[in-house]
Amino acid sequence: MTQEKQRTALVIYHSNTGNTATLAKEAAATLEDMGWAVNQTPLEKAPKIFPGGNPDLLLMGTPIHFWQVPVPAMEMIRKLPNFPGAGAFVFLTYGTVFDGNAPHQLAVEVEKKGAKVLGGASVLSPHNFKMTPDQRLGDLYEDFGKGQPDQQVLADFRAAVRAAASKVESGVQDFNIKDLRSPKPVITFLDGLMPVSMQKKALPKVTWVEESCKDCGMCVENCTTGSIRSVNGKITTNHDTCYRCYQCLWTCKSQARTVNLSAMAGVLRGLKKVVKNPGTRIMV
Ligand SMILES: Cc1cc2nc3c(=O)[nH]c(=O)nc-3n(C[C@H](O)[C@H](O)[C@H](O)COP(=O)(O)O)c2cc1C
Repeated sequence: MTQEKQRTALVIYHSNTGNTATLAKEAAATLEDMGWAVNQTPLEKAPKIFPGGNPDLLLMGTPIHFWQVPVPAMEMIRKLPNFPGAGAFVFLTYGTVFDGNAPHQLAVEVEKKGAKVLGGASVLSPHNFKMTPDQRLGDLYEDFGKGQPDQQVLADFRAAVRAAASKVESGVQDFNIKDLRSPKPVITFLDGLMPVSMQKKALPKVTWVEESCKDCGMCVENCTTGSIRSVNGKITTNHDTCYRCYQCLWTCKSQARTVNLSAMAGVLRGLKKVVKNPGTRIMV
């Protein structure tokens, strides 16, 4: 009797505050339970070449920032090697505003790499901004964090990963990424109008509050794009290369990194009134 070759999966994820990383772990555990060999890597540490060649299934996860796949994640995905012939599953987490067209946007990027998307999930997740004490960014999201993803959502998510893996095992490729589009056609339309290069320019710039700064270097160390520098105790930010991931806002413990979100707050408040949050969407 010939023994079946062990299937391989690669889980690549981007996560600032842990929600997407939690789902990445769930996905990996689900596949290991199925007897698959699984590798996991944060997107920023993903190698340029994956030893052992293409996985049978690529799982790509990101948060949703301003109803889009975050710009730094998009840029990093574009620098990954291609995955011709691999099956793929996309997963995203978002708070209580809405998920826009991000699942479809991520699926398009993954298919540009030569993988065939077999399903996806857009998972409503706890908001876990760590902004204190005089809330700024987090003020907007006072009703984030309702205990999601709950056990039922996690069970649905695991079932979706299993379904995608079973498709690989049986050679079924019946999924159309159009199913990942926003349930609101107008969102899909508007989304297509703004290229990634313009998205970051539309987002507010981070500023430096000199009198609060302890020059601890955390913002410089944690900047995902190397845009922050400390020169003679003065912190400078290159706004051309800054991707507005706002990671420095969390890592700064002395409130010396701030962002004026008043314009964005208005947009978000308006959006929450007119766009119904679609909740967790799982498509396989
Ligand atoms: C800069 C930024 C923008 C965000 N924009 C949205 C949004 O447009 N819609 C939404 O529902 N949640 C939004 N969120 C909430 C995140 O999508 C949510 O907390 C996500 O689960 C974070 O994933 P992570 O913990 O893996 O980083 C935003 C969060 C941040 C930090």
